[in-house]
Amino acid sequence: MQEWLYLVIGLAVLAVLAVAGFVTTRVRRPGHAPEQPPADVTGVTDVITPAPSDTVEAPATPTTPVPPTAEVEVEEPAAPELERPEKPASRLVRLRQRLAGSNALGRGLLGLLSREQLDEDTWEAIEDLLLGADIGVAPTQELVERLRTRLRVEGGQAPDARAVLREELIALVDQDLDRALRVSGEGDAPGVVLVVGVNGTGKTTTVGKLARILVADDRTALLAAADTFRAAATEQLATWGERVGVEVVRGPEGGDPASVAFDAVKEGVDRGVDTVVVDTAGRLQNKQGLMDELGKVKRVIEKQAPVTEVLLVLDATTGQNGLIQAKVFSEVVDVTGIVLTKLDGSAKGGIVVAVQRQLGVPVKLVGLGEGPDDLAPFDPAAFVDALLG
Ligand SMILES: Nc1nc2c(ncn2[C@@H]2O[C@H](COP(=O)(O)OP(=O)(O)OP(=O)(O)O)[C@@H](O)[C@H]2O)c(=O)[nH]1
Repeated sequence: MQEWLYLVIGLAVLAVLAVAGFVTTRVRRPGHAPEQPPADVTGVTDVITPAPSDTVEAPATPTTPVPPTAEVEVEEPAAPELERPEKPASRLVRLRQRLAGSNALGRGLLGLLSREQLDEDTWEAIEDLLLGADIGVAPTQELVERLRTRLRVEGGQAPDARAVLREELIALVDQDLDRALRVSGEGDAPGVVLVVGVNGTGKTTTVGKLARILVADDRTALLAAADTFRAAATEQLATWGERVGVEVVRGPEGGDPASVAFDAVKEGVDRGVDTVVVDTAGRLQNKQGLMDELGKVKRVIEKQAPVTEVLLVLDATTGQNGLIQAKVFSEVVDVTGIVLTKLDGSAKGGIVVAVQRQLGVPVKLVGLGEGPDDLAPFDPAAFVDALLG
């Protein structure tokens, strides 16, 4: 009996072990990935997924010599491409439409002069139009007188009012004035252009644009940031210069403008550049202060080379007011030419006539926008044609 009991227990244990083995096998089979080999199995893990550091490390003994690639990969940053400014000759024609504001003057005059009866009311209206365009009292009276005479005398033969007006306006703006910019010096000396004027009129911008005109004319130039009063002016000038490859000589902020001007002109002489353009501070102090500062700048420059051109920058939109301020400058320095800026924003093109009359100096350049090449040599005929549309 006891033997039977041992036999039954033994069979039961065997049966339990067999069932356990079967169940274990069934549970592992479906979808289970095969177990990874243990980590310590050498040569497997490294080959399949090399450690990131392995890719960076250079092989101890390269089979082929690696050429030095540094020069190819670390290239010098390319020098910024220099701009090619527009030649000055074509500018005024391109900018014609910018005079649209002043154009109203031309159209208004033509409208009045084309009336069948040129009575007193009409002449008065013509006078008002001219005065409103800032031509000034004396030039207005002169022009009306000339028009009256010519249109009356030639009246019987149906004169071409437009042609007469064109001729008389050109005569008023004065075609005989010498408007050439003196940008060349005598002998080996550079031309020196001193740019003066009330602050905010566009001096720094004009110096930058002038640099472009010089470059467009294949001249070498150097700029002097002698507006040490306004720190941003130096940066502004440097940006203008960089665009066309013209260097700027600068001094410490608040430093002596005369010393910057001196250094720049000396540098210009040493390097043999064609033209040095000097930007100056525009604050309008009393006449004595202005005279002292600008006088010193000019005197100091002339220890190196004569100043060949003094350009007075005038904002056309300030009209007669601006003229009064500008007059102070012309009394302090010997102004040789006027730059009339912001003529694009003004309906008062007549200011050209007033400025020349009152200051006795020709308008040599006109600013007709904020674009880099929106500064044009002034030409009376092209200007009048733009006014008459
Ligand atoms: N529309 C127009 N804007 C102009 C012209 N010329 C200059 N400007 C603008 O006038 C502003 C003043 O110009 P700046 O060159 O800084 O004047 P600035 O006389 O040097 O001023 P300060 O350094 O303070 O003496 C700028 O915003 C110029 O872009 C122009 O012909 N037309």
